[in-house]
Amino acid sequence: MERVYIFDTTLRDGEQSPGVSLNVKEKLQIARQLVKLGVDVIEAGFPVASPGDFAAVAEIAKNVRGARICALARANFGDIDRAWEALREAEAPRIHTFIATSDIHLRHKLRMSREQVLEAAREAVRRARRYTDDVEFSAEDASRSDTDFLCQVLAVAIEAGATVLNIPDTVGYAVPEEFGELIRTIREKTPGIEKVTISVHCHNDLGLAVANTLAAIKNGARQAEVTINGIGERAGNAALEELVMGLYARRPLYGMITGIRTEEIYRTSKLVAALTGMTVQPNKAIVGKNAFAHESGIHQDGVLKERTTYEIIDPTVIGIPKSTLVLGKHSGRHAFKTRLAELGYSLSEEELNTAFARFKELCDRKKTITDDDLLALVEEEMGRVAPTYELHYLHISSGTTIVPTATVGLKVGESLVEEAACGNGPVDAIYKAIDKITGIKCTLESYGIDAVTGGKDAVGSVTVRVKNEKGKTFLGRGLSTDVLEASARAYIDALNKMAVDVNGPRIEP
Ligand SMILES: CC(=O)SCCNC(=O)CCNC(=O)[C@H](O)C(C)(C)COP(=O)(O)OP(=O)(O)OC[C@H]1O[C@@H](n2cnc3c(N)ncnc32)[C@H](O)[C@@H]1OP(=O)(O)O
Ligand SMILES: CC(C)C(=O)C(=O)O
Ligand SMILES: [Mg+2]
Repeated sequence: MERVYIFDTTLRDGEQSPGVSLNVKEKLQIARQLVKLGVDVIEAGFPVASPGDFAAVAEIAKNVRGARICALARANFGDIDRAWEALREAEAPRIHTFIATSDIHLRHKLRMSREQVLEAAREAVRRARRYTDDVEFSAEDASRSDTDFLCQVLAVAIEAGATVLNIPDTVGYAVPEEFGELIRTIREKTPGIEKVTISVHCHNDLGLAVANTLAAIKNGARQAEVTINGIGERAGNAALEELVMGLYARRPLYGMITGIRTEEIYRTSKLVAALTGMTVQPNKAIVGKNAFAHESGIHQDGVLKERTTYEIIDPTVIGIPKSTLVLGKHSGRHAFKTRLAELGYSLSEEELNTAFARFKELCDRKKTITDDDLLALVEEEMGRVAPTYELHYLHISSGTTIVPTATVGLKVGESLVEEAACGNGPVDAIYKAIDKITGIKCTLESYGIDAVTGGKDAVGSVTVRVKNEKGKTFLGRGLSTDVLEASARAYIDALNKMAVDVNGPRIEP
């Protein structure tokens, strides 16, 4: 199989993302991880841009082994000399020089004629070749350039000694068929092209960076310029992980391999997100939090029966331990039961049904159900005796200027019994109303509340100890996103245990 070389420009184009600035230590850390990932080329920076960028390239060139180290330079001697100064200690250095070839750029930005651009390209490549025999030339804005002129510039660069010719879609304007066609035309029309590697560098302004890169590869490109998580100027660059996994998942279609150790992808993505502060959107392909998460019951059931029903890539291949079944309001019993089993709980059919019903109720109130939520919920369910009293409703009126009042409705057997009471606080009022209903004489020994999970929508866990007249203590636990409801449930839980102790278990109808 043929090889596509992976040129990572996270540290150069990736760092051009608005708001991103990496220091030397951070760049070094990312470069080391890129080597572990197996990229072929690391574009470490643009040395003329700042002393910091120069230092980062120099440090990486000096210390990082296992990949080619590349530095960017405009098509002028100052930039190229500075790039070489930074690169000189690299084991395998590459100078990457570029100049725009589109009429828009020539007329408005460079204010140069085509002849001047041809000359600048020739001189820049020659200058770079004085330092190293690995010289990449980029025709900036190639996709909006006149194709004949583009091929002319590329031919000049080859003649001057460029070894890699990069075709950027600088402004993300191309679409796949057209970009693939451009690569084919360049191969047909550029003298000497067979001596060099064709590279592509696609931006994501239309969300087509990876699609364009794949189209280019289909048409003969053998180096792909990419960034981790697709970060980069404006809408970013082609994402390394998407391109590599596209080639991997559709290998028979492309017949290409890369040197990427895919199991390092997820770790690298995490590192880059942490150091750049550019968080990865949850639905981002390959590395997003949801990329291997299944929430809906039908999908979860399918994945549990056979992973490939809903997964085109095994997540372990990219370094994610396994796919996750996210329990939420769309989940079904299969996933619920499986997760509980993983947590060590084996529930009877009846317990499962009740726990599942409560789980669905919780899902309507809470966005994400965590394992802690599940544990708390099931523990409550399993520790439960057939209840004498069940909470039917709870109404509380409380505030800084009114007497806290609670109205509680409890199901006692088949009947609904309601009472209201005032208290020192809302919990006191609830407990007094419950006492009126049950008529049980008892004292509240202790009351504790914990957030079982983090966040504003956390489940509150209330634990109470209640002593009966004979001095026996009963523990009650209640859970809810509403702490007052959790308080009521905990108290009722303790009273139910107390009732069983006195009367024996209630026989369910
Ligand atoms: C598509 C890309 O991603 S290209 C890389 C973009 N990255 C960056 O620009 C980040 C780093 N850049 C910088 O730090 C600065 O822009 C520098 C240090 C490179 C240059 O700074 P300044 O000298 O202040 O110039 P400034 O950025 O304002 O303008 C760019 C100049 O370079 C010229 N230029 C732009 N591209 C090229 C090129 N490839 N070859 C030669 N000259 C070029 C422009 O025509 C302009 O020249 P002018 O001053 O004669 O009008
Ligand atoms: C410097 C070049 C390769 C570039 O980043 C672009 O054209 O997008
Ligand atoms: Mg770019």
